[in-house]
Amino acid sequence: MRRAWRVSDVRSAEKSLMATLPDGTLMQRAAAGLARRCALLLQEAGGVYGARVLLLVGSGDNGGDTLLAGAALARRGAQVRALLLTPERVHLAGLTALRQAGGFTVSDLPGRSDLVLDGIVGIGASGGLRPAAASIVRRLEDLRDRTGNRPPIVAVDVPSGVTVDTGDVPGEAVTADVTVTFGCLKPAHLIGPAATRCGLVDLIDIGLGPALVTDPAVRVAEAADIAGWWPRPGATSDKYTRGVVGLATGSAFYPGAALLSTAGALAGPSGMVRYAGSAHREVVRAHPSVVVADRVADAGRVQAWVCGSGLGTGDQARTELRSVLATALPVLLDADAINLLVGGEHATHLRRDAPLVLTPHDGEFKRLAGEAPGADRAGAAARLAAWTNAVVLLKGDRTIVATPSGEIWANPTGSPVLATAGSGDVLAGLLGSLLAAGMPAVRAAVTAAYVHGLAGRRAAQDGPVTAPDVASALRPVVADLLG
Ligand SMILES: NC(=O)C1=CN([C@@H]2O[C@H](COP(=O)(O)OP(=O)(O)OC[C@H]3O[C@@H](n4cnc5c(N)ncnc54)[C@H](O)[C@@H]3O)[C@@H](O)[C@H]2O)[C@@H](O)CC1
Repeated sequence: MRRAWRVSDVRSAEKSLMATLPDGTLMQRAAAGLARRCALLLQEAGGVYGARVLLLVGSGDNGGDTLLAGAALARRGAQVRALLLTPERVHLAGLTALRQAGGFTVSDLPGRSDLVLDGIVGIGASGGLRPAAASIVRRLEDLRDRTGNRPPIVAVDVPSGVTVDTGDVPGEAVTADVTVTFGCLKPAHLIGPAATRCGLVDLIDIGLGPALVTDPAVRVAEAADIAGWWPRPGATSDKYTRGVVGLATGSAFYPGAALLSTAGALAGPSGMVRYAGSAHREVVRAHPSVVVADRVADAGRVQAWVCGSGLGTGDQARTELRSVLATALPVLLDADAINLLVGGEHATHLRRDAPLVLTPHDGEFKRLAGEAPGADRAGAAARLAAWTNAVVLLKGDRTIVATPSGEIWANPTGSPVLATAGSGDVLAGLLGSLLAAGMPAVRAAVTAAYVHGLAGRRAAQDGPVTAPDVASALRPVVADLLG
């Protein structure tokens, strides 16, 4: 699992660690790691000796790290030039070290560089980039050669211009090839549009770990976590003990949603899928193992309900929603079921003891929360989770899963190909199967988003992706993960 901490927590950890160390130790460690990573990049491109390295240097310690790393590269024979954004305010020890190593300052972007280090701002940035910094970042494009290639850009700690705690990119920002960060990951490395600005993220250990005593702000599951959490049948398992998932999805108008949520559920770990709704004939024809009924009240026993995808918002849909919310079972509400919550008619049912999962896209989120997720998607998802007492899975390029207590997970496997009709129905079915198999709601949501994302990527290998392609790719993805 990867974890990221907020700036305030990083600052506290740094402070407590610095109290035990000689002045400047952390910066020396950071700069040494940064220089090592840059040297590797230069070696891949022909060598450190003689390479032209450009440092973009802001006024804080982020600029200091950059100057010290530049000094180390200059000592190895690189031609290091520093463009100081505020020459009147610069990290003096860093600048002295650079000059002593043979580096020098320049007053404008040079015509050619082999590597650029972005040390304009790090975790001390506030607001969007100031005009001088924004203008330099815009002009980084000028470094492209005739063939359109530009030198690799290494962001120091975070790409300048991103909002570190939310992953928002409010204006001009650096798009890095590699981001070398120190001590721990920060939210911008994992969430929001900032995450895609980071390129490869390389974490340098500066000894901060033991001092990070707060809960992480963002967590990201890895393949080993998913494989470890995925429920597997044992020798004594039967179809009931593996969990039965019930689907109250689809309608005469949207039979496809019923088929797609069923296909998603069948790829999950539960032992049986029950479908309840008006598309029951289509479902059993396409998926003979599914046990069908035409309404929730007649469906038989299940261990979790999925309700909403393609359900419509008429009287029948309201009855079905009321029925599933009245159970003492885990319930996932998607699409139309979320729309039916708007207006508060079902609000009293949300205060339930059994787990509740909501899977809105931005439009559904806005209708339910009263405002769009905005720039701080993780914060917005956490607020909705606290308000509804539900695990909220907010769909997006980096899908967010938030719990009522404020725990945030970001999904790393997202893919734009998942933005296709019916893809959410597949996700809902899969997530419902994980709930029915007994997984805690937050893990079920994180696992479903992860596997669904991989399935989208796998399906994309064969051309344009439709929701049935995503559903078909789920099983091979699960097989790969469980190895
Ligand atoms: N504190 C520590 O112990 C360590 C800090 N390290 C480095 O120090 C950095 C943090 O240093 P600082 O706290 O000095 O902060 P930064 O260097 O990130 O930025 C603060 C400076 O940038 C200017 N600034 C703020 N917002 C701006 C904006 N929107 N546009 C342009 N300029 C802006 C401010 O005037 C201030 O001088 C980290 O990101 C990391 O690179 C590392 O050396 C590791 C250890």
